[in-house]
Amino acid sequence: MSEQQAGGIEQARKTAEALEYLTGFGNEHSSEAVPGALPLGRNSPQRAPLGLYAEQLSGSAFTEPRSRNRRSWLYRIHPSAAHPPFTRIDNGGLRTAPFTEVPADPNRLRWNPLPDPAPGTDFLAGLWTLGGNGDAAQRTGMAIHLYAANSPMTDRVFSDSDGELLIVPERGGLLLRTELGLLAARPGEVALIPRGVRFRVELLDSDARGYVCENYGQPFELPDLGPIGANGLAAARDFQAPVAAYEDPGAGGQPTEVVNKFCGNLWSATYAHSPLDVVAWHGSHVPYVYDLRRFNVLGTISYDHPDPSIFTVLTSPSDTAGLAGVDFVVFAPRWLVGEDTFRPPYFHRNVMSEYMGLIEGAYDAKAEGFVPGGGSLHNMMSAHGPDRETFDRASAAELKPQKIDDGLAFMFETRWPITATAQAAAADHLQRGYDDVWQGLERHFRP
Ligand SMILES: O=C(O)Cc1cc(O)ccc1O
Ligand SMILES: [Fe+2]
Repeated sequence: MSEQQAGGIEQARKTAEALEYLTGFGNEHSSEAVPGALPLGRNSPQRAPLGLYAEQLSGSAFTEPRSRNRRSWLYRIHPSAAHPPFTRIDNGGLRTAPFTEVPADPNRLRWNPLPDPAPGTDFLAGLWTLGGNGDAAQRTGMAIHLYAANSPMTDRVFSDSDGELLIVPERGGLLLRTELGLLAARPGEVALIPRGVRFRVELLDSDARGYVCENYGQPFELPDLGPIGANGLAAARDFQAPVAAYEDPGAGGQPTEVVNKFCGNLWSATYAHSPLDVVAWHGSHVPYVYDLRRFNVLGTISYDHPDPSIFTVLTSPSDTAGLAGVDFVVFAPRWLVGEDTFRPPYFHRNVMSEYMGLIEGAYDAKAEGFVPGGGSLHNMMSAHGPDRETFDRASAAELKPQKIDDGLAFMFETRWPITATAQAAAADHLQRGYDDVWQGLERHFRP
């Protein structure tokens, strides 16, 4: 690592440690980096305070129900509209739905972590699409990306018109400089960048690796709690939004490349100034971070293994009640106390499709082979569950209370089958022979 890079990491860490946040999920937040920058009593005064430009950023149609309506008002030094034409650039490892490069595969698939990136790879260049479903232009479905980076984004920002980005760091922390302010996300935390919000990623460690769910559909929301009651799972107050922070290198500006993902392709335009120049904002279309260790894990205190929907952190509803476009589910440390119960995940065939990743440690359905940074895909109706070793062990285990605290796994579960990209289907890091983990499950039938 060069001295310059080490200095950058040091600086980013200091910035991350000093960050302040606003708290709450789905709130109508407001923040100003300079006192008086936020207009009071109206959104669009004839002249916005301090000579700023007012701009509305919509995350929902103007007319969507109030409970789903999202928009933020940004008060910025330059209007976003002041830019030259966007032109196509190479998509790198990014792919977008509809995924048609290879046929959807009913087989169970599992990948090792991405290979290390070439020196100088930033977050955007390090994105690599595994697969997904739906159609970005129809705003349905989702994509699964992995990233591996070893350099900060400099002089460029990214925004995704196709969907919101749920970033799940597995290795190395990220400093996310967004239009609405700064967020830090380290392994064990997740960050969400709403559709269209511009951001730059800096690194808090020498390299960074993780997962991204690109959600083309309805923005993620907290799941209803039903009979669970008023509390439990992820608490709204544990979601943290940034406070306003702006870049202003002064007159002359700092030319910044804006890379926009639009209907599957990357487009670039160089702005004469930093687009992270929002001095004040208010609204509900906001980025946030959430610490998965705050998740209030519920489970059985009698018998049987509850369905993993009880571990839902965020859900993106579809047009059918109860049928998520995508759920984000976390398998966090918890006690297992079920009596006369096979405690690990059961054998099952699910109409939903499951992509799982591992942030740290191990997962209780797999003895080995499912490693941090890797991932498994159990598509619609594919038969899966505990591997042989786990089955044998859990069937014989003494059922005393047991704390599972050696891992943090997650799942993107979606109502539509997941089709891999050609690069994922042919990747060297695709594990050939994954089926073998279910070989040797012996016949125990004794009529
Ligand atoms: O397949 C998996 O490991 C995910 C999963 C976990 C669980 O506890 C029950 C069902 C399920 O699909
Ligand atoms: Fe499953």
